[in-house]
Amino acid sequence: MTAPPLRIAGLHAGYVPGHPILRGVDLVAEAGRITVVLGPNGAGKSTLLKVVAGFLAPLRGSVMLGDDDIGALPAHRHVALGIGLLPQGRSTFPDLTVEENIELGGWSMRNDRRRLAEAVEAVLTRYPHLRALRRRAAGSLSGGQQRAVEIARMLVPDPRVLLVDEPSVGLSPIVARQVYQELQALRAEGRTILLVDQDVRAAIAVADYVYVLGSGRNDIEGDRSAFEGDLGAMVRGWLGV
Ligand SMILES: Nc1ncnc2c1ncn2[C@@H]1O[C@H](COP(=O)(O)OP(=O)(O)OP(=O)(O)O)[C@@H](O)[C@H]1O
Repeated sequence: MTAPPLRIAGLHAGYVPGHPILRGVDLVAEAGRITVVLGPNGAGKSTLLKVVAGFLAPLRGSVMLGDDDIGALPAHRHVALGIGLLPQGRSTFPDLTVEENIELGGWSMRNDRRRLAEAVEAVLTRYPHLRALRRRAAGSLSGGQQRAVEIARMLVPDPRVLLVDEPSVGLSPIVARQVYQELQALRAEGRTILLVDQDVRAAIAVADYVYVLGSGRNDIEGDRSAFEGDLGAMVRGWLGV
């Protein structure tokens, strides 16, 4: 799998006219790499992912996936271009079964039932423990199992670019470790991973490159080795973690 680089330049975005949350973000995320975005609460990390996922249009600046300017495209076109989002917080539908939840990830293939069934089957083959749970209501599963369902749902259209928003919140340390291991496995397949995280230590441990946002702008950046030393301690100090 080769994904074209995601390049963000001079990005401004926000929710209320005259009050931009992102005020000039520059970032590059490449295939086969985990690019991490850190920053204090409210810095605009989730807002950045919403723009790349197509849920929020940029006010200024560009979002390029290879040669495609995706900034102005609606969310379903982002899915078609191979962009998947793992949103922050619990997002399973508790009354639907595991299989029905996973199928929702193939919404873009809903008119081709055979292709959708094959894509769901491929995901269940990847995660055999979910196959065993396929008829269970998602709401009856543990937090870690539900996170696995959410990851499986994201993978149904086989996205090349994964936008991952605080994947370990609310999980036990053991399950959180499994989630980061899965992100590393997805990286090894050549996917582009843009990871927003509050767990600074865990995110730096899997990062290839780290950006820190402050007040909607780039602050500092560097590769993992830079953040494993003094810089990492400094950032943890700023963020109070
Ligand atoms: N739908 C919305 N409408 C209006 N303001 C919003 C909306 N979503 C987020 N905001 C505001 O935008 C700012 C940035 O929020 P965002 O969620 O992007 O920050 P974050 O860096 O991801 O922080 P956190 O780690 O707390 O999730 C915050 O001040 C937040 O209140």
